[in-house]
Parts: sequence; C-alpha cells; structure tokens
Amino acid sequence: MSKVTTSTLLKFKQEGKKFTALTAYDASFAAAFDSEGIDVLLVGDSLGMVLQGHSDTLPVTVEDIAYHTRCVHRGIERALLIADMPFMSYATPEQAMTNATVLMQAGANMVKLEGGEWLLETVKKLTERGVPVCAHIGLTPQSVHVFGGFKVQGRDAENAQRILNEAKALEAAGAQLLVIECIPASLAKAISDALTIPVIGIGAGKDTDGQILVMHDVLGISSGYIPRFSKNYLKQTGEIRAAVRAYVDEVASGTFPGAEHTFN
Ligand SMILES: Nc1nc(=O)c2c([nH]1)NC[C@@H]1CN(c3ccc(C(=O)N[C@@H](CCC(=O)O)C(=O)O)cc3)CN21
Ligand SMILES: CC(C)C(=O)C(=O)O
Ligand SMILES: [Mg+2]
Repeated sequence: MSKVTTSTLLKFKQEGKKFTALTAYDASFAAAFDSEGIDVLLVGDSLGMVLQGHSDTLPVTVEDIAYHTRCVHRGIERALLIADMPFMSYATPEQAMTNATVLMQAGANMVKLEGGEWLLETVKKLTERGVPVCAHIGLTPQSVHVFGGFKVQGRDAENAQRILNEAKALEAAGAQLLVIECIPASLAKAISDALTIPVIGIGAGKDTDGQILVMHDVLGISSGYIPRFSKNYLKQTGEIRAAVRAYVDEVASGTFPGAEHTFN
C-alpha cells in the first residue's frame, strides 16, 4: 500500500473523494487507525487537553509534540503524518524554522500552524526550505483567550470575508493543506470551492474535502464534554476498529457530519 502524500489528497479532492483524518498520540492507536483506512494522522496540540488534562492547548511544548510524533511515526505504514506546532513556537519565522526542524526530524511529514495574514511570511519560508505546511484558520484554539472561549468564527459577513481571504492568501503563500475549524458550513463550502489545495474541516459542515476529529471524542472517552460537532462512534459499534471504520465510511458516504454536527 503506497504512502499518502499531499499529492494523494489533491487527487482525492479532484476526484471528489472525501478523505478522513484523526488525531493520534501513540504508536498502537496510530497503527490501528492507519490499518482501518484513516488517510491523515495528526499529533495535535489537543494532547494538552485530552492527554495532559489542561483546559486549553497553551501549555503544550515542542518537546511534547516531538515525543508523541516519534511514537506515532513508528505506528504508521500508510497515513500522512502532520504535527501541530505549539503555542508561541512559531511567533517569528526564525522560531518556526527552528521548531519545525525538530518536528520534521521526529518523523512528521508536514507541520500545522494556526493563523491568517500574519503567518504568510512564515508559510513561504518554511515551504521554500522544504517543510510542507498545513495552515489552520477559523477557530484557532491557541487564540482561545483572544476569542474569549471556544466560539464559532466567521458568522458575520465581515469576518467570513476575512477568513475566505486568509484561506486564499495562505494557499498563495505555499500552504499545501488547510484545516478550517468551527465555522458556518456555507463559509466552509465557499473556501473549499475557492481553493485548489485540499481543505479539512472540523465543525465546518459536510462540504470540505476531508474531515478531522479528535480520537478521544470518536471513542467516547473525552473527559467531561464532547464538542457538538464531534461524534462518539464507539457507542454504535462497541469496538475501536469498528468505530474507526464507521467514521471512515460515514465521511466517505457523506453521512457525517450531519445537520446536528453543523454550524450555520
Ligand atoms: N476533545 C477535544 N475535541 C476537540 O475537538 C478539540 C479539543 N479537545 N481540544 C482542542 C480543540 C478545542 N476545540 C473545541 C473545544 C470546544 C468547542 C466548543 O465548545 N464549541 C461550542 C460552540 C459554541 C458556539 O456556538 O460558539 C459547541 O457547542 O461545540 C469547540 C472546539 C476543538 N479541539
Ligand atoms: C482538532 C485538530 C484540528 C487540532 O488541531 C488538534 O487536535 O490539536
Ligand atoms: Mg491543534
């Protein structure tokens, strides 16, 4: 089975074939998710919340992500491996290059950074130097204290236009993948249609090119509350591998996300 690359995902987009992504933080879950057909695995800074028990992602360090990236890398045969760059690890292009080096050397195939306009120079520099970039806009959890909570973004016309412009600019700067989080489905569709690169949604409706969820939500073990846009697939299947297969199948068939997982 050949490795998933950004070219594979671009081909999926062009063919209208929806693809599936999941977070993973260790080799065993990574191997299971990979063998059940998950196309993209993300070592997310969500690990600060679901593994470390913090109430946001800000305490996560580059070494935390590097450690889990090394673990996940050993479990993968096929999936594309993305590593999140933590809060303030890419505040300047120079810091971004230093810290992206650590994550790429830990086994990542690509790094993900949260931000719009201010990030363009960094995206260009990383890409030019051989680091593939996935950009992340909309609800960017590292800015939770600026937003005043984990709130849906882009609901008014002005912010919707700004987010669409950011998406286009990030693609032009060299980003090869884009995550859009917690935005209205109509805006997510407009972004996915406007871009050539594949767009992965979370809480962004059914019309993005791919979907991503946090594994703990899919397996119903997030402590406390599970975001409205997420879905516990263990409940309907009773077995981890079957839960992952159900998620893959429902994304492929367009069943997930449904209206109840979608913001307008
Ligand atoms: N377990 C888990 N799942 C995630 O999806 C996730 C994490 N952790 N940690 C990192 C970020 C934080 N995320 C979150 C967390 C909460 C909401 C949330 O409470 N959203 C409200 C929307 C409120 C509104 O309408 O503005 C919701 O009802 O889902 C959204 C994204 C997504 N990511
Ligand atoms: C939810 C995804 C997109 C993420 O950034 C993470 O898990 O940290
Ligand atoms: Mg993240």
